Amino acid sequence: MSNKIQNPEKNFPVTWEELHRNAKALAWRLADHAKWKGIIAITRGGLVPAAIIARELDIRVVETISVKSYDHQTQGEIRVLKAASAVEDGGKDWLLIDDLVDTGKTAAHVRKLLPHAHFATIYAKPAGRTLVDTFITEVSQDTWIFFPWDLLPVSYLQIER
Ligand SMILES: O=P(O)(O)OC[C@H]1O[C@H](OP(=O)(O)OP(=O)(O)O)[C@H](O)[C@@H]1O
Ligand SMILES: O=c1[nH]c(=O)c2nc[nH]c2[nH]1
Ligand SMILES: [Mg+2]
Repeated sequence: MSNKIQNPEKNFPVTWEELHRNAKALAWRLADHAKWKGIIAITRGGLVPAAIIARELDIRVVETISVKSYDHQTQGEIRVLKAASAVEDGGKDWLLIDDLVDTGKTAAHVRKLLPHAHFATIYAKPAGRTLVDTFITEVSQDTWIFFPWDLLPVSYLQIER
């Protein structure tokens, strides 16, 4: 991914440590539920958060739904490349995990497919916030979040905070 910042005015680079702490905090917020049937990770961004949450909540059943919407920082048409075919009852008692909700376009699409799943993200921007049931950190709409899996370690130093 290019490090050139385009439209968003603010850069929000996230380190692995921050991501790990926030994913654990999200897991603890979700721990009250009696019994989740499993986790559905929205790939690819939801994969690492889902792995951390699965460990923390001792959930061993992990499904995926593959959704693509962005090419670098430009949003295009939503495409579901793989459905969560093993999930029944519209996702009832399943945890749906993504890294973030931005415009809410991805979340709205996935919610139509899995209306009863509990949708949780680590980060939320205002335009999509109402589409998620649980999130940890809100950032403003004009912020671009840089995740550690998209950065070389040295890139943390190059992106102005
Ligand atoms: O709220 P929205 O404006 O729809 O944006 C949020 C979605 O965009 C990113 O995924 P992306 O399509 O970039 O694919 P990726 O998960 O493979 O990086 C992110 O992981 C969310 O799934
Ligand atoms: O890495 C990312 N950071 C973001 O802020 C964002 N918004 C949508 N998709 C995104 N991907
Ligand atoms: Mg994604």
